[in-house]
Amino acid sequence: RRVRIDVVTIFPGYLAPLREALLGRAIEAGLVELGVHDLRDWTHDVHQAVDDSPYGGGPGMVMRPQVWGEALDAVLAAGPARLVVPTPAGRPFTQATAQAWAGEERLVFACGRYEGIDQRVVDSYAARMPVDEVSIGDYVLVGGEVAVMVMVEAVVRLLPGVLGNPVSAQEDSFSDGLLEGPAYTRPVSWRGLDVPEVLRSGNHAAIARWRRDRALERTAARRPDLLDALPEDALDRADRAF
Ligand SMILES: N#Cc1c(-c2ccc3ccn(Cc4ccc(CN5CCCC5)cc4)c3c2)n[nH]c1N
Repeated sequence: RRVRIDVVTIFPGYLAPLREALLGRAIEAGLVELGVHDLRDWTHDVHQAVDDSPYGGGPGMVMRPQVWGEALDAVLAAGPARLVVPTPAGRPFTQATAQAWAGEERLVFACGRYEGIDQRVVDSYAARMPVDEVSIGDYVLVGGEVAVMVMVEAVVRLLPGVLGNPVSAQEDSFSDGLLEGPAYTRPVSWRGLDVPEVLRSGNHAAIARWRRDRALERTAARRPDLLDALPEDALDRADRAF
């Protein structure tokens, strides 16, 4: 299956890293088509203005609807898509969101800057296609480009053929509801620190038990919210020690 991803931004160069490494190979393999478009290509004034002062006052500038309308009409002319608009005020982007979008044929990302995009852009497209206003986390960025990089990576890694070891896409730390535990490789001793004995014991039941214990311990310490969200039957008696 192939996915067509289009990104509209005033900083197209910001998205260049998407063509590196894993994603670059997915594009070369034809699993992903990526189009990055400069919003200013759809301005008509000599200053290429994309922003203006906010109605009702307030800090900063807001991105004008007309330019976005012409840009998105042009990009969306290629066929139906899901429109994704990163914003600090968006619904949380999660692994479940990435899984859902990995099944889409086309994703179009609108990268805002300044204080965001005139709301009528989202409202006008929401009338005729799925539009998701999403946030990648509870911290404030300067624009949507970094968020798009995060979301594109999270989605593309789920596409069949992109990852060398597809099993890990299912075994993401968020798939059994716990954070993954510590990982080790050679040498067995490094700067006076040794690999836990059990991992070299060959006792696969003990190894599985140890790994689950470490995952529970870490989740309880760092993400107690994930523990609370576990379904009732997810923790057995041995688990409850944490
Ligand atoms: N995803 C995601 C995001 C973003 C994000 C995404 C897209 C854009 C477009 C512009 N900005 C900058 C900005 C910054 C602050 C505000 C809030 N206002 C400031 C004064 C009154 C409220 C509005 C916009 C963006 C930020 N930030 N954090 C995330 N998780």
